[in-house]
Order: sequence, then C-alpha cells, then structure tokens
Amino acid sequence: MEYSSPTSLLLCPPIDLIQNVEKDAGSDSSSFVFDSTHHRNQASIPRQFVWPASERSGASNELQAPVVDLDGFFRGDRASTELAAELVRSACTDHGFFQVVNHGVSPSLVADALATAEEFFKLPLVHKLRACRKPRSMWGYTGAHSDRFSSKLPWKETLSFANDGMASQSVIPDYLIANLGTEFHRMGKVYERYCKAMEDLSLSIMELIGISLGVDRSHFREFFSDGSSIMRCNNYPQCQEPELTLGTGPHCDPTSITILLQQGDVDGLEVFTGGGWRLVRPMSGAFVVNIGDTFMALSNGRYKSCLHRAVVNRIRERRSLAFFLCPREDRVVRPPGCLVEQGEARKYPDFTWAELFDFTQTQYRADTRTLQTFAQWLLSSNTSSSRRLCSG
Ligand SMILES: C=C1C[C@]23C[C@H]1CC[C@H]2[C@]1(C)CCC[C@@](C)(C(=O)O)[C@H]1[C@@H]3C(=O)O
Ligand SMILES: O=C(O)CCC(=O)C(=O)O
Ligand SMILES: [Fe+2]
Repeated sequence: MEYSSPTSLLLCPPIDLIQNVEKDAGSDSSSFVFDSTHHRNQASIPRQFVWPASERSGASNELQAPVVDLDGFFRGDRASTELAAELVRSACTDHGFFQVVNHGVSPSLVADALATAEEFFKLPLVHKLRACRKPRSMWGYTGAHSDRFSSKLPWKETLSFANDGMASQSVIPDYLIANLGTEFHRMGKVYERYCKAMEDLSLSIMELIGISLGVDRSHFREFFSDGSSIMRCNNYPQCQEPELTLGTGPHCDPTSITILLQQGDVDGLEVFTGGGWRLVRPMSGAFVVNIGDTFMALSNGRYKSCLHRAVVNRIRERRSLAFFLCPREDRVVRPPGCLVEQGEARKYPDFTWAELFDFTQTQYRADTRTLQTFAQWLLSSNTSSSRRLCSG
C-alpha cells in the first residue's frame, strides 16, 4: 500500500521549520540563567518569557475528564475490562486523554516522589546547577530551557532522567550522587522506584490500549517492553504576570504515552478539546494519561495525540511528574497490519524513536505540529522515503 501525503503536510511550507529553528537557536548570546527566586520578585517578567496572545488565550472551563478504573482489568474481569477499553477508545479517538484510578501505584510512593521533587527544587540555584543538563542529553536540571531557546521561554524548572528499564539498575542514584553528592542517594532511590512503577503501569495501559484498538493485547506491551523512557519533574514557580507567559507552551508530547502526576491542590494542566482550552483539575489518587505523537503514528492516526499546556499563577508554585513512555531507540514505528485496512492509506512514514527524538533536540522545538513537520521533513530529506511508506 502506498503512502498518500495528507493535505495538511502539503500546505505546510518548509519555511515554518526554519523559523522554528532560528527563533530557538540555543547559542543566542542573550541567554541567561533562570533564577526563580530572583525573577519572580521583579516588577515584570523578562521579555523572553512573554508568549504570543494566540497561544495563551484563557481556558473556558473545567473538563470532566474520563476516569478509567483499572481494578477490574487487573483482576482479569472481562466485563470491567471491556468497559475500561471502551472508555479508553472513546477518549483517545476524541482528544487523546484520560485519567486512571485503582492503578496499583502506592500512595506513599507518589507522596515520596512529590516530596523529593520539592526537596530538589528548593535547593539553592548553584547546587541545582551542578546537575545541569548537558547539550542533547535528557539527563539533568534546566531552568526555563534558557540554554536551548531564546524566546517563548517556559516559566518552569525541570529535572529529567532517561530511563531504559531493568538494564540500568542504580543509574539514577549514581547520577545524582556523582553530580550532587552522596546525600542524594535516597532521592535517587525514590525516583528509581517511581520510574519502575511507571514502567509497569505504562505497559499495563498499553495492553488495555491494545484491547481497545482490537489489536492482540500483548502487541503494544511487547513493543514497549524494552523501551527507553524519560522521567521529568516539573516545577512551576509563582509568577507575577501569569497571563503573559506559560509554564509549558501548547504542545503534543512527541513520545508514546505520558503518565502525568499533578501535585494535589494546584491547577495548571489544560487540554485543547472541542475547539477550546479546558482545565484538568488534579484528582486525588489519579494519574493523567496522554496519547503522544509516536502512538498516534503507531495507531495510523486512530488515536489523537493530546494537545495540552500548563499555565502558571501568582499565588502557588506547582509541581508535576511526567513519565514519557518511548520505544527502544532503534524500533521502527509502524502500525500493525490490522490498523491499516484494505484500501486505507498510511498516515505517517516509518521512523525510529531515535529519529524523532533527535529531531526535537536538534531541529525543531516540540510544539503543536511536531509530528506533521517531522513527517514532512523525513519525506523531503530522505532518499529512501518510498521504503518508509509501505505498510510492510
Ligand atoms: C522528547 C521530548 C521533548 C520534550 C521532552 C521529551 C518529552 C516531551 C517534550 C516537551 C516537554 C514538549 C513541550 C516542549 C518541551 C521543549 C518542554 O517544554 O519541555 C519538550 C521537551 C524537550 O525538548 O525538552
Ligand atoms: O505540568 C503539567 O501539567 C504538564 C507538563 C507537560 O505537558 C510535559 O511535561 O510534557
Ligand atoms: Fe506534555
């Protein structure tokens, strides 16, 4: 079966890609270090943090997000599993987002992970900078990504770890000890346990997603079982002009699914659905699950990559923990045959996670159009593009 370019790709001129890169060149001499304690006490925010009005229009109201109870699915109860799969199918077809409860992750681990993030972000800036992210790496601390971008800076600090599962026992504690000191061993152990819990949960969710798509239930679980995921702690400090900036700009996660934990009592996450932005209030005991670009491609566009953003506020700082499930770097992202029906066109070319990841780190700042721009870039820059377009 041949690939047919969606019209939207044809309408997207290459110049868009160039603009995105030029604006965000990390070598800009005006780049500075984000010191939230200093910056939030100034009369106004630095201009680099001001986002265009079109990207920060306010949320209309709260979204009653679908809540999927995983208890029956874990017990192997057929009727509950079908009900859960139906909820997942309708949410993912609609906007690519749902919440899960009775997920089996211990509340004390969740509390520990959030408290540990608070402990880290409260450290003096000079201490946090000892673990600062190296160019093109997913490990370490960043303030407002000001080392990479020079405009539309996000009002946040992040601490990230690349997580490639069981093969990498102790890498997180080792990383923190090497960069911050031996007293960070406990912090590393908490994140290690949290990552393991997220890995297990994300593979179970992949099984449920497989059921919901009518694909063999082990298909996606196996596809991701040796994945190379990313864990990120986000800290959004209070902001004196929250209506001018964003904590995380509008985007679709380039990854496969994201399991997001919102700190208990501070709003911030918004999802774009039904033509407008809607607030997703933190729900006690629940995780938010987003479909990302890689899964959208893997389902041949059946499930939507969720468009979302995080806003900030004047009064309370906010934290969230995001676990991004990704395939092994060299795995080819191609929908299973049963998701490409007779006569149906492939919506996206084959690619590997390493290719899409590199694209987001070296060529294009992830935003609302990452997947379509990436697909267009692959097809225009690669001589073997016809190989990527067969259903295989
Ligand atoms: C592959 C990735 C790129 C980002 C980190 C991981 C997963 C999510 C992506 C991101 C969070 C999407 C929004 C924009 C971004 C720059 C951010 O604000 O953090 C993205 C990440 C990144 O490139 O660091
Ligand atoms: O903090 C949030 O609520 C959202 C964060 C997010 O979208 C991300 O890190 O990709
Ligand atoms: Fe996101």
